[in-house]
Amino acid sequence: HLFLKQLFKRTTTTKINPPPSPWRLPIIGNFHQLSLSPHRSFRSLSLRYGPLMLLHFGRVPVLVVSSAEVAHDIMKTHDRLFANRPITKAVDKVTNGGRDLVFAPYGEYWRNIKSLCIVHLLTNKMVRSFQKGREEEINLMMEYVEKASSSSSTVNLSQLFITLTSDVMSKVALGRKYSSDQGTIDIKRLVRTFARVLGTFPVADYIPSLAWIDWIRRLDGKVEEVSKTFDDFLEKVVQEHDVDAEKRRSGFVDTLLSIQREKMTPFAFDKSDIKLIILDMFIGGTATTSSLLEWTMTELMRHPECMKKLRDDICSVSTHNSYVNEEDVEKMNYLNAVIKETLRLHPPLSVLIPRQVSEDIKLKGYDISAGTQVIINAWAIQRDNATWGPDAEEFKPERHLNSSWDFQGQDFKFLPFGSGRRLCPGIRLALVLVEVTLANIVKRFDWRVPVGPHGIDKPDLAEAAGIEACRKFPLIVFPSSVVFPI
Ligand code: HEM
Repeated sequence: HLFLKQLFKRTTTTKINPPPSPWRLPIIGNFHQLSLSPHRSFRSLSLRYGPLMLLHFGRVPVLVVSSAEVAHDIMKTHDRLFANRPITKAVDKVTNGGRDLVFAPYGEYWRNIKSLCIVHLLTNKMVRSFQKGREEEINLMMEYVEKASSSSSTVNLSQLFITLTSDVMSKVALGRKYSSDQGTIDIKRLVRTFARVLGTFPVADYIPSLAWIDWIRRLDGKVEEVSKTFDDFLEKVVQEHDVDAEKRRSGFVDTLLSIQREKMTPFAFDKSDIKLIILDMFIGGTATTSSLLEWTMTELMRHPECMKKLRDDICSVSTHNSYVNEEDVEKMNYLNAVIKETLRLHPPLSVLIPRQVSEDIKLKGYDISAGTQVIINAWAIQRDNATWGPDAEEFKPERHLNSSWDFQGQDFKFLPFGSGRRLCPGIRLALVLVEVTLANIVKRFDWRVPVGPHGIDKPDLAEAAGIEACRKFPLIVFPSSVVFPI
């Protein structure tokens, strides 16, 4: 009986047809084939092994997807089976076992909080209601740039964009700013530390025999520390808003607290769940949005003809000599094309937040087993010559002017915000800030980079390590005020 069982097992195992894989080493698997820019390594490997390729991170099978067609199969045809995300030990700790939105396992709780966020926090009406907060922060940033312009000094645009996005997000999520100059904890620093600790590769999750590496790096301790600091901070914020009616403002915290107090939802959630939802908004919405701003300005400075066209577009709609408002911005077609082109070439998350297969499944004739992690290489898909043409690597906003390529999850060759059930819910919130910021700073200032040692007067394209491929070096630029009328 045992013999027959073994024989049966062996015959069924041999029938399994896994996707193509590069050769791998014992223990570490394919790690040695990855670089500090994983999206680039994945693309080089996929050129040899195909758009559906199986790697191994230590003991964990990881499917890497590099074409629009396979992305469609995963996020449209079989989206439900790919709607889970892998949860590392650190994420499990920080999110209290997936009680936040980004990592909640696909199911009842996730569905409830996702619709809570979409229906109550991220509607167009709600996004519009924060217009004044955006305007105040953009004006503050422009005052700073104006001063630099009159003293002919440089500004660190990368830094300014991070401050802008995190201050705007503070107002949106927490009802007011929390920064060091407000005499409170500096949320910007906190988010940065948080992202760094969570972005550290957790060796123990993938290669248990090398768990000592995490121990030497004190990873568990750091995760514990940063998670506690954030939790204490959010606890104070929640209490401040919950107890002191005077301080109640219009941020997400207030909305969530009143929904909870008045039991407006058919499901239960408590204050610690509210803290985690707010945490997601910060982590999900700040670095991504500032990276998009930073790369857009980089590409515009590398392409002065596009910068000029953009300013013409802005000035043809906004004919007065003051702040470009959000209604005007909606009419600027070239601005829209510039942002789309930057999202295509520099998606702020070069690979989407990973997914995990929940059941065994056959894909393009290959067998994928339950538990396999899935990485969708948006960066490679969006530079694929087969779908974008021979000039796919070039920055050409014009390609979007007469096309209706959608980047909100309907078109699988253009996926900066993902697609399907797990689509990013913050698209409008991010875009409106990016649009109105760019319209204002491009209209008001001329921008140039200090000339480098080899006479180069264009910003470089070097990317920082990791999947949040922001600029490696900060964007340091000379602004000069434009004299109106131009
Ligand atoms: C340019 C800015 C942004 C980019 C490029 C971006 C990108 C993404 C991507 C690629 C995903 C994964 C989608 C998938 O798995 O299919 C995602 C999910 C998510 N994003 Fe964004 N995002 C941005 C801004 C924001 C903002 C402003 C917020 C907050 C309001 C936000 C909150 C979230 C959340 C909560 C999820 C998880 C959704 C879920 O798992 O159901 N994002 N985002």
